[in-house]
Amino acid sequence: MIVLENVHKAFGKEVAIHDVSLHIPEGAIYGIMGPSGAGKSTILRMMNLLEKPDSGHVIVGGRQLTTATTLQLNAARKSIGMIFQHFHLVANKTVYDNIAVALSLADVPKKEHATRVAEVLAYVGLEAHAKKYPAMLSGGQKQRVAIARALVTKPRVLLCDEPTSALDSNTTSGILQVLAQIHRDFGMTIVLVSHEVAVIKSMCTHVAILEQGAIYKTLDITPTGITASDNTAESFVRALQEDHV
Ligand SMILES: Nc1ncnc2c1ncn2[C@@H]1O[C@H](COP(=O)(O)OP(=O)(O)OP(=O)(O)O)[C@@H](O)[C@H]1O
Repeated sequence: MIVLENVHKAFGKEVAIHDVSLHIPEGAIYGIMGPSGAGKSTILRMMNLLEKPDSGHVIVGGRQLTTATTLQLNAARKSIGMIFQHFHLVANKTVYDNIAVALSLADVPKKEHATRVAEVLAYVGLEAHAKKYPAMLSGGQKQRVAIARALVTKPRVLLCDEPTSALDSNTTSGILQVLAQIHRDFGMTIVLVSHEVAVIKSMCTHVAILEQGAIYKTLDITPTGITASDNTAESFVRALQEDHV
């Protein structure tokens, strides 16, 4: 479903991603974890080419993104939603307009917007908040709006960059429940970047652990909750394995 082939990325002299290959099966909830600066966000952002690799290939749903024209890339991106740690909502637009922008970008006719926005807002439990501005919402509500915006174009893939890192633990579990529900209802492939072992273990079917821009290890996992004892790649492996031997 999502294939990275020998992707490489440097920022100036610093190599952020070193020859990474990864295969994410259709319908997986695939975790990406590892220490700060390991390259998690960069890898995720390559999956919709927000970050273009210097070399290697990115293939999503059979579409080769790295050699795509701008038109082809825009078409491919309609099937790839993304949410972020800090939500990335537009402050001076209402909740309705924040979501409708995604429909405009995907060339969905305006006459369909009201119904489509109402549907996704109801799905995330915010139907009463369409006319509010982001500043009037809690962190969890903002992330629900961002999820609604990502869902409104009916993507096949949802990329999640630390979606709960700015939230308290109660709100985190609400957002994780929404993501799990999306996975159940739509069979979407979800890629979830997190540095929290508990989040990865409660959500993911597979995990790749990164260290210094390379894949340290990939594991298939069955989620239950434990925590890592320190912030090294090996500690994540231990934490994940301890509970599953
Ligand atoms: N736009 C950029 N310009 C320069 N360097 C960058 C840029 N984006 C990322 N990097 C560097 O690439 C490396 C990987 O960064 P990345 O954000 O992918 O790591 P991460 O694992 O997501 O880290 P964190 O958990 O702290 O968010 C880091 O050394 C970072 O400083």
